[in-house]
Amino acid sequence: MNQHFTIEAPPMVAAPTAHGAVVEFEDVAKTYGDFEALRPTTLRIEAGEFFAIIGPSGSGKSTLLGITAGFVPPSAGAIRVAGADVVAIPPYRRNFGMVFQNYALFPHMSVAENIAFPLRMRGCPRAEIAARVSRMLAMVRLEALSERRPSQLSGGQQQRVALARAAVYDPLLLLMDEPLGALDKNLREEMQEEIKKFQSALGVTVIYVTHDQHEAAFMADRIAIMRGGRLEQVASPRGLYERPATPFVASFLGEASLLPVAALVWREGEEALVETAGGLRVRASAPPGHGEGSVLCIRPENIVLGPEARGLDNVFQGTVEDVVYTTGSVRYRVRLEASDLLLVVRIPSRPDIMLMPCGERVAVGWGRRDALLVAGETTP
Ligand SMILES: Nc1ncnc2c1ncn2[C@@H]1O[C@H](COP(=O)(O)OP(=O)(O)OP(=O)(O)O)[C@@H](O)[C@H]1O
Repeated sequence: MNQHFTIEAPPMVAAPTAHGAVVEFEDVAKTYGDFEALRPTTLRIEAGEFFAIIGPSGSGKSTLLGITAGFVPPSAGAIRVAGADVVAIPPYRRNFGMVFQNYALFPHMSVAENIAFPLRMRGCPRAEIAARVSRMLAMVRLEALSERRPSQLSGGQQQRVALARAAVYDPLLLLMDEPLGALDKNLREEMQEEIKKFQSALGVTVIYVTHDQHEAAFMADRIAIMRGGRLEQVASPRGLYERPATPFVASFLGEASLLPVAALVWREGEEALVETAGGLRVRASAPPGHGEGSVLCIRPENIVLGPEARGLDNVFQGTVEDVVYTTGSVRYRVRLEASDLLLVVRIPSRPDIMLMPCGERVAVGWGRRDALLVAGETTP
């Protein structure tokens, strides 16, 4: 069955100077025997867009990227980059920049020679090579290290060379597969900012595969969440977080309490009263078509504990079941007395707040706009 998706417009329209390509996938699929690694997929990525692909292991992220790069021949469908069908074009002639986790720099060449390599292969005149290489060295802040060999660089510096080499010939499209996967957390965060700045300075279209949902949310204009060879949802980071299309999306991006809905008591426009599996009556926000068979999704930071909960649309009594301090916030699990349902609650931590101990009885509340009905089952 073909899968078509309504794609919302990217929140930040690419700068008018963007020279990145529009990338269009039309019913692109990949099968290995009977196994569908990528189900028929239709998707449009805008010029200059930073587009991230996330999803569990084996969901088809690398397959989609490999098909775009030309390493994996699709079983069906068309891919157009800047309007031209690229399926029959071999990878080295597609002219896409590529950055992967293992930097694959040439060990016997200097930084400058590594960056110059794609230009030499294209027969670019010497003066132009020199000009482009020094521009790239400046962009990735490696001017002082241009004569070093890759083995004399840190992981982050090597990755910056890989980035410069991938972009030096002004490709229309940059493909990145876990480019920061080998770096430690602090360096990864620094590089995320650098790659983002680099991409917006060049205006190039980027397709970026990562395991890291925070990385995707930080960097991307839009994110595709893949699951079982399909695009489960494509939206802006905020759209995915605040309007997840399925319980899978809700739990994959961030944390959520997901309460199965047993009955729709009433609805009026986008407002509803529902009864959950444990018999809890909850005022909720209900997009059209959502009711019984849906799941109630509540984000942990939208739940209020203690006296401040009173007066909200939904107020219940619960018992603290566990408390964990994480950097900047306290995460509680609270069991609701009326229904036996468990909620995850996150409260910003301040030096003066008292942590509630396990076993403490507490009021729990949230507004109706903070309880969203999401279509589908809770099973991941
Ligand atoms: N050459 C192949 N032959 C058979 N099956 C394959 C082949 N290549 C990939 N697959 C299968 O296709 C599915 C998708 O693989 P893919 O590498 O795209 O997943 P992924 O989302 O990138 O996973 P990861 O996050 O682990 O890299 C997997 O189940 C994988 O086992």
